[in-house]
Amino acid sequence: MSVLERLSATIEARRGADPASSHTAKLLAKGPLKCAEKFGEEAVEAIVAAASDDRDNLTYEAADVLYHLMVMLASREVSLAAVLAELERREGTSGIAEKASRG
Ligand SMILES: N=c1c2ncn([C@@H]3O[C@H](COP(=O)(O)OP(=O)(O)OP(=O)(O)O)[C@@H](O)[C@H]3O)c2ncn1[C@@H]1O[C@H](COP(=O)(O)O)[C@@H](O)[C@H]1O
Repeated sequence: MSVLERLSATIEARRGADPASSHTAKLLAKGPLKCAEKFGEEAVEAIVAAASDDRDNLTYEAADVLYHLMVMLASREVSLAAVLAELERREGTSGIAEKASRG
């Protein structure tokens, strides 16, 4: 099992847990809009790290982005498996070709 799959299982297990002892439970209890807002904040921090060419900070912020993406997905009951299946479906299709097919 990959670290993302373990994290996904941990996030699911935190659903309904005590918000005082779990950051995930606290976010999920606040609802999908708060989860989306936190994801946006973390994404902006990763953008700043990338723009300033700070690779260590970008690595750290990217981990925050992945965690908060997973919490946002959980808040809307979208599984990691569904996202991975969509990526698998795209495997082998060039982004250039895909864009051209949309006209
Ligand atoms: N990967 C993470 C992870 N990355 C970042 N964070 C937390 O995300 C928070 C982001 O900090 P912020 O100050 O932006 O957020 P905040 O404290 O809610 O501040 P406000 O927005 O409310 O002002 C910090 O508390 C980080 O510790 C994470 N919290 C949990 N995980 C994973 O989730 C698992 C379960 O965690 P809990 O749900 O807390 O048990 C952990 O074992 C980890 O594997």
